[in-house]
Amino acid sequence: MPYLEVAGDRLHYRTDGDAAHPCVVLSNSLGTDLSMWDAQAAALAADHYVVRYDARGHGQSPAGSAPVDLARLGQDVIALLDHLHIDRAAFCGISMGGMTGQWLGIHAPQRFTRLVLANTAARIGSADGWLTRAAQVRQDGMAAIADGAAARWFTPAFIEREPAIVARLVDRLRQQDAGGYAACCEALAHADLRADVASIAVPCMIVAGLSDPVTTPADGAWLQQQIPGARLTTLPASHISNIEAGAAFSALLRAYLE
Ligand SMILES: O=C(O)CC1=CCC(=O)O1
Repeated sequence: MPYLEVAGDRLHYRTDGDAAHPCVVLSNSLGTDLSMWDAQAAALAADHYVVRYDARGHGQSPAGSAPVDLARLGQDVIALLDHLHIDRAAFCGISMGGMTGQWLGIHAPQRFTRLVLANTAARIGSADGWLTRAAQVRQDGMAAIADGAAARWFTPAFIEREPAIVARLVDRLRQQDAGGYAACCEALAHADLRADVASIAVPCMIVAGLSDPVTTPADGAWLQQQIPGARLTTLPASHISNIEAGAAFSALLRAYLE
C-alpha cells in the first residue's frame, strides 16, 4: 500500500483504475478508513482513477505530533494530488471528509472539478461535545465510544438487517488509534465554515441522509442554500449513507461525475 510524506508525517492511500481516466478523491468520516469506500471504488474504477486515503489520524495514517485542524486535513489532499501529479480532480467526502471538501472548495477551488459533500455540515456538533469526546478516548480508549457508534451511523433497520457490515465498521473503530481519533475530534471542535461556504464556486452536490441524526437533512439544505448553484439529494439512510444506501450512493456519484 503506498504512502506519501506530508508535513513530516505519513499519509496512506490507495488507487484503483487507470491514471489516464478522470480522477476522483474519496475522503472518509471520523472513525473509519479508506475501506469505507470499497463499494464506490468498485463502481467507479472502470472509468475513473479512484484515489482514496486514510484521513490523518485514521487507519494507517498517523495523526502526527502537531495538533490537527481542518486546514491540515485539506492540505493533505492537495499534497496527495501533487504527489500523484494530478492537476484537477473531483472530490467526494463524507461527514468529516465532507468538511474537508468544503475547506478545499473555499481554499483550493482551482484543483477541483466537482465536490460531493455527503452527510456533512458547515459546523458539526459543538466544541464542547467534541472536546469531551476527545478527552474521553484519550483517557479510556476507543471502547469508551465504540458501543454507541452504530446508533449514530446507521438506522435501526439497517443494524438489524446487516449486522456483519455494522460489526466490521465498529470493530475497526475499536482498533482505531485513540490519539488520532481524538486529534480529529479536536479539529472538528474548532472547524466552523458557516461564514465561508458561500464563497465556494466549484460545482457541488450535497447528499443528505433522511434519517441522519448527526448531520441532518436541514444541515444539508442549509449548505445547499449557501453554496451558489449547489444541488441537494437525499438518500434513505442515516449518517454513513454510502454504506447504508451503497448502490444508490454509487449511482448518484457516477451520474454526477459524468
Ligand atoms: O460521531 C460520529 O461518529 C459521526 C461523525 C461525526 C463527524 C464524522 O466524520 O463522523
